[in-house]
Amino acid sequence: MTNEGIERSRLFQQGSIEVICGPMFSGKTEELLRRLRRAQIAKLKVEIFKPSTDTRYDPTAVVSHDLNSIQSTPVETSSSILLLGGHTQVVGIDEAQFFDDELPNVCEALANKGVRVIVAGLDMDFSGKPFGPIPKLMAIAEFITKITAVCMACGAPASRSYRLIKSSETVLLGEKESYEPRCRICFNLDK
Ligand SMILES: Nc1ncnc2c1ncn2[C@@H]1O[C@H](COP(=O)(O)OP(=O)(O)O)[C@@H](O)[C@H]1O
Ligand SMILES: Cc1cn([C@H]2C[C@H](O)[C@@H](COP(=O)(O)O)O2)c(=O)[nH]c1=O
Ligand SMILES: [Zn+2]
Repeated sequence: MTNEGIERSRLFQQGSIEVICGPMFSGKTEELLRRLRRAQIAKLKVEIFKPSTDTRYDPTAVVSHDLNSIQSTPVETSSSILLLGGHTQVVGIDEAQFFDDELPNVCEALANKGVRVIVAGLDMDFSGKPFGPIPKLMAIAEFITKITAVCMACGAPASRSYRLIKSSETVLLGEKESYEPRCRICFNLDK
């Protein structure tokens, strides 16, 4: 086999972790769906997971704000992902910020077994603080895609999710009635 051939076969056997992060409405789910659909077109075995607590659009499907969707398995804990995703080639995880602290270890174990793991989630909560297991996942990922939405106050690229209703709970499911993406300046103005 040529050197290039060896490189290519290593690339396809090797597991990896990809993180897609950013604020609400930045297109994380759309990007996750795009990558997973390409893997399905390539006839790879794909399993998709989301936290069972995220029932916003559908109890089982992963659904984007533009209502594109893909079937998934809702799970309560990250250990179920290791159990159910260990015999597949590609694992997709949406709303990863809601999972427990074991998620980075689960993703690492899957990637070490040769699985391509693609994780999408909020990097920051409504107060601008790192959200759940995402920061640790970003540290161990091979590839990070940090994307922006459009700031609803000024039109600039938005990196943060501004909460429109009064609540100090970290977890509060919602859509446009409860959150809007904002740039750093507009986020800080009304803090
Ligand atoms: N302020 C906004 N900025 C960017 N996209 C927005 C905004 N409001 C609504 N959208 C829509 O949301 C879509 C992204 O949805 P989705 O992939 O579900 O985002 P995320 O998973 O990051 O919340 C965009 O393609 C766009 O049509
Ligand atoms: C900022 C923030 C968000 N949430 C919730 C709101 C939504 O239900 C999801 C994020 O969904 P998206 O696919 O990224 O649009 O998270 C929360 O519970 N706490 C927060 O601080
Ligand atoms: Zn702004």
